Amino acid sequence: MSTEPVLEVESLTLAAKSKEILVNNISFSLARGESLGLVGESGSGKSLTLRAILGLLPRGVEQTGGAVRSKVSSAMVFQDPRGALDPLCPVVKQLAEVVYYRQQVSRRAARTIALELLERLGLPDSLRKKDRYPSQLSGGQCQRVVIALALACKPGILLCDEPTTALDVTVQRQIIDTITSLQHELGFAMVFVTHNLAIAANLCSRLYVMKQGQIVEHGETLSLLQHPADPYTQMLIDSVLPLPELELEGSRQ
Ligand SMILES: Nc1ncnc2c1ncn2[C@@H]1O[C@H](COP(=O)(O)OP(=O)(O)OP(=O)(O)O)[C@@H](O)[C@H]1O
Repeated sequence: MSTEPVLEVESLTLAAKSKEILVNNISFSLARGESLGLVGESGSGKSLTLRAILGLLPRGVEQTGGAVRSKVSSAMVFQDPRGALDPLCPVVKQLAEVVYYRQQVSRRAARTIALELLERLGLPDSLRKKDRYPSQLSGGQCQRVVIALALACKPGILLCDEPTTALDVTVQRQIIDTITSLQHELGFAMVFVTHNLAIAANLCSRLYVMKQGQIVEHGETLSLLQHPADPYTQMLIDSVLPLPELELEGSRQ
């Protein structure tokens, strides 16, 4: 893997219009093809950091310091897949529109590429028909469409904002596996925001732990989880519920 950074976030500071600091002086860089995890409690500034990278801060928030430098384009997979889709537009048409505008191909080619993308993401034939709307898809299927929308932009960096939080655990696993194999195939780098340390450990080679808008600790994933230096990281690890029966089984051996 090349170590040349595709993204550099340097001393990024974001504030509300009320001047309250929401993200405070954070820095990290991302290498080509690398996966970096942002973890931390609710409200710690993870989503705002992703939005700053995308260049799409919400109303009422502004960048008051630092810089985001990137050599490649970014696309985002949002937490709520249904909310990210237009309920009144057929799924294939939504995707073909993005392909048409972002890849600058003909309408016919855009539709063909859209259908190929949906097939690659494992959407069944029956749901790739032109009269299928988001309401006819399950949550996991909607999230596959949202990932297809992001990939249609041919991003160098995929920004994932808790993309599996709204899904049940078996579907979570399938989506994570899909993202992993697409990353191997297409080579994009990834910033992955999650509350779920198990998902972060599976996907990300480095973790940044955020608390109240600041990075309290960062490091290589396994060593950070095995030897956390900051009590807040330890608290996050301790708050993961163990499976009691499996623990018991383990202690009997
Ligand atoms: N548009 C906004 N205007 C003012 N404050 C905001 C706005 N959006 C977010 N915030 C505040 O910024 C802080 C960080 O929010 P952010 O959404 O980045 O947290 P998060 O770590 O992603 O949380 P979660 O895991 O719950 O999604 C929070 O205190 C939030 O209330």
